[in-house]
Amino acid sequence: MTPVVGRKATGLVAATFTPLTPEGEINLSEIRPYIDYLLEQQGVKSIFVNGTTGEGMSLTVEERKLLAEEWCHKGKNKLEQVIVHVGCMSLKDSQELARHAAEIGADGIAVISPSFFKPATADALRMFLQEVAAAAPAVPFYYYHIPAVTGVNLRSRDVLEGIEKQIPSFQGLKFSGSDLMDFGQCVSYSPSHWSLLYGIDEQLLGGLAMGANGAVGSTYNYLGSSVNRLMSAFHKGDLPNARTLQFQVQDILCYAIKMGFDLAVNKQLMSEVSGLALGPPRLPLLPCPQPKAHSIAQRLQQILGEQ
Ligand SMILES: CC(=O)N[C@H](C=O)[C@@H](O)[C@H](O)[C@H](O)CO
Ligand SMILES: CC(=O)C(=O)O
Repeated sequence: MTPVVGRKATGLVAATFTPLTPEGEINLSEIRPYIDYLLEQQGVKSIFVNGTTGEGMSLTVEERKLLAEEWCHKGKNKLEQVIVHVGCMSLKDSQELARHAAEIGADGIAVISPSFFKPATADALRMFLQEVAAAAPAVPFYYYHIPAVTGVNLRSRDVLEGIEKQIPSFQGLKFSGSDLMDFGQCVSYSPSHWSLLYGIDEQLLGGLAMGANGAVGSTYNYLGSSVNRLMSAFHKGDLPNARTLQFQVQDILCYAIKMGFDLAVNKQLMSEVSGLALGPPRLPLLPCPQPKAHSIAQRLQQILGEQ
């Protein structure tokens, strides 16, 4: 089988929040303005949907299909890439979502390790990924490593070992871990057509130094334009400027963490900054009180010098 080589994902990829109505139902009507906001206000041209930030694991398979379809359709001819996260606890559900992503023309699919029953070895995880990828063999495939959330601490480098033989559509890695040695080992192992995307926004510069091709993260929804400047400073070799911009992101997140930062707060913060109506999170996450998000948004604007 000839390998599927997709367009290499580079630059910033926003991990989108899932718009919900005040009653907690998915709100597809907010997706078009959301995409326009990312493109026009943040200069972010690619998205990662139904992932951690999108509360993918809290959505039904049916809801995930409707959302993925809307993001792909509304993003068509506007966005560079729409990557759909299709990982589930059940292999069968993941395969169903992978097939669906192929039907709707997703540019890539990504899979997080199952985390209730955890794979015992990197081989077991690779076998799971292979079975999902095989359901959509023509769609570029990404493995998504996020150990702090899954509790699956297998080294990514071990998961990548020989993966292109098992998954001809393998296209890269979204690495949301802080172990830069493991990330570096993945970079040095990778053929040039893979895309290695770093996923801890507060230390992206470390990921770039190690060789990341781009970044996927929640904060690029509202900090995309400053992190775009960080990336270009890095690529120009202007480290002092890149560091200044990274420190701003850190200052914003430190303030948010002191206030109590979780996905619900993050989602409300995006509503505050963008003016989009993203609605509440879904239980078990608790809604964020509006004044809290407002205060973080004000601090953000102060730090970015917008106020
Ligand atoms: C746990 C989590 O959601 N991680 C995200 C991506 O993987 C990041 O984008 C973080 O939200 C971000 O780095 C802020 O901590
Ligand atoms: C951050 C990210 O990639 C996610 O929300 O899945």
